[in-house]
Amino acid sequence: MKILSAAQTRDADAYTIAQEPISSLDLMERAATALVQWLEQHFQRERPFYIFCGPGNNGGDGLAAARLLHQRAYDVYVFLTGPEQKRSADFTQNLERLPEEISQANLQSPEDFPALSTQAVVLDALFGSRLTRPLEGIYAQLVAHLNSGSATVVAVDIPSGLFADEPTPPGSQVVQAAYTVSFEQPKLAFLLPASGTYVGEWQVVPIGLHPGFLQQVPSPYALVTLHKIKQLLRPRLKFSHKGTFGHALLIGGSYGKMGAATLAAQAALRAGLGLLTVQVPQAGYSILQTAVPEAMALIDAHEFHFSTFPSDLKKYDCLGIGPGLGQAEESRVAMEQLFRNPLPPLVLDADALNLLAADRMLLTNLPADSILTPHPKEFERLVGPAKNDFHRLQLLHSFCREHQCFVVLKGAHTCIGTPSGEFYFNSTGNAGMATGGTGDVLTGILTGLRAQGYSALETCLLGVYLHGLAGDVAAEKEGQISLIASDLYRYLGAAFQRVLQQEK
Ligand SMILES: NC(=O)C1=CN([C@@H]2O[C@H](COP(=O)(O)OP(=O)(O)OC[C@H]3O[C@@H](n4cnc5c(N)ncnc54)[C@H](O)[C@@H]3O)[C@@H](O)[C@H]2O)[C@@H](O)CC1
Ligand SMILES: [K+]
Repeated sequence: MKILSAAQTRDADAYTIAQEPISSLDLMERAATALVQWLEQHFQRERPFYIFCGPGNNGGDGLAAARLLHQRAYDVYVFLTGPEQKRSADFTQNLERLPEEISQANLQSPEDFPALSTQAVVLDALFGSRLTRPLEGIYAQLVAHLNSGSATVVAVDIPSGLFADEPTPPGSQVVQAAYTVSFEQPKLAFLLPASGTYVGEWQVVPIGLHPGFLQQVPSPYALVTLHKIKQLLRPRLKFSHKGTFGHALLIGGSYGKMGAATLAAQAALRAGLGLLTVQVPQAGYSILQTAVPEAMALIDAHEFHFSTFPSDLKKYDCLGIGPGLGQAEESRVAMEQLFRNPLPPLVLDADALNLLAADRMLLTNLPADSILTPHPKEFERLVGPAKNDFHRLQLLHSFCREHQCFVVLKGAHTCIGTPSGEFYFNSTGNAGMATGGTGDVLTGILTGLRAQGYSALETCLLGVYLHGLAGDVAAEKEGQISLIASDLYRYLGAAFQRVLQQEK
């Protein structure tokens, strides 16, 4: 699913109005109807709705929703803000359509703000995606008031005060929503850590924007959905054998961190890999053979960490390196030598990335189409600090282009950066996955998929999505709090099943 800028969203509205055709007012009605359907599914009629409307079309949505909720027997109170001369045409029409029985108040100063009980549902319809500057005056005071109460806040389209596709200046007043109901597409701000915290749980509701427009509009940003993953995943054919599904080599583990290598190994196998060889230091031999009997073992010359690599690297279909590797000087030298050899497709994680960051020569020799999987701190070691989340995306783009690599930047919505400048945000996963070892599992999944012949991009899209989906299935069964990394490979099979069983 493409993610549009605020300007493109405006164009999509205008195109739909002209081409469908539909009046702007009817399109607003469609948006408000979709919003109210969602509200009805989530809130009982005992909960009173306090609807705060700004003067633009976001406020117009709020007014239309007020009327529709009233028709559905909810208690509704409407609060208007902003000067009358700023009111949009559709706002004015919806104000005229508002039934007289609905109580309305004009908010001129903070003394007019209503008290909000815990029972109340606040509908934030102050400003939508076309905010041009931070909120000030009465708007900022009202947002502070809404944020200080204990009512449940639902933002219409986007939390008011948040910029959809550029950094919101620090210190701005922004509505802190529990839920955001967004029209047709999520906004880029929802997917980034700093702005995403205002959005709460978000839900996209379709409002029938013209598919022709959505298909042709160019956007570097996309949300990876189940539909896309279903198209990418290849079925397992009847006459296949283990050689069909590739042979991967994993290099990882050091004294005290052997578990990282075994987690990655289990995950690579569960990703459907044909054959797996794992190289561990001597101290890891029996650990590996006991924990992962399906894997073949290669033993490093060193007792405790990575120092050598096999000479026949070309026979592997993918090399995954990094989980639990350690950062010994000998390991850095071994990485340097490794990079001087012809290599199979690479997946680099954890300490392999830290070694790259410490030795820029290594980075210069990074083979094209490598997959790197840093968390934000590891990424910062590679590229330096980012001023904000949007700047981090620019850094991601430059890094991927310069090194012709794919970067899986891990987070709540993991972002995959590509050499050609696209950004793919993941839509699966949950907070239970913020626990040790889940990154090692991801490295294993990516290594296992890449060795099966998926392209670097396909590997990243599939691997990140399935890793998150396994986490979601695990959370359904075990709860988020008790989720541990090994649950992710235990539920990976169920995640594959969910994708395969999804209707095309
Ligand atoms: N036909 C349409 O265009 C549709 C619009 N929809 C709704 O309309 C919203 C966008 O509506 P608008 O374009 O009217 O935008 P907003 O409702 O976000 O209001 C923006 C207006 O406020 C002004 N403004 C921007 N920042 C301000 C600030 N900090 N302080 C004071 N004024 C400020 C701008 O000059 C602009 O006129 C969407 O988010 C969505 O909720 C939906 O009803 C779907 C259909
Ligand atoms: K809003």
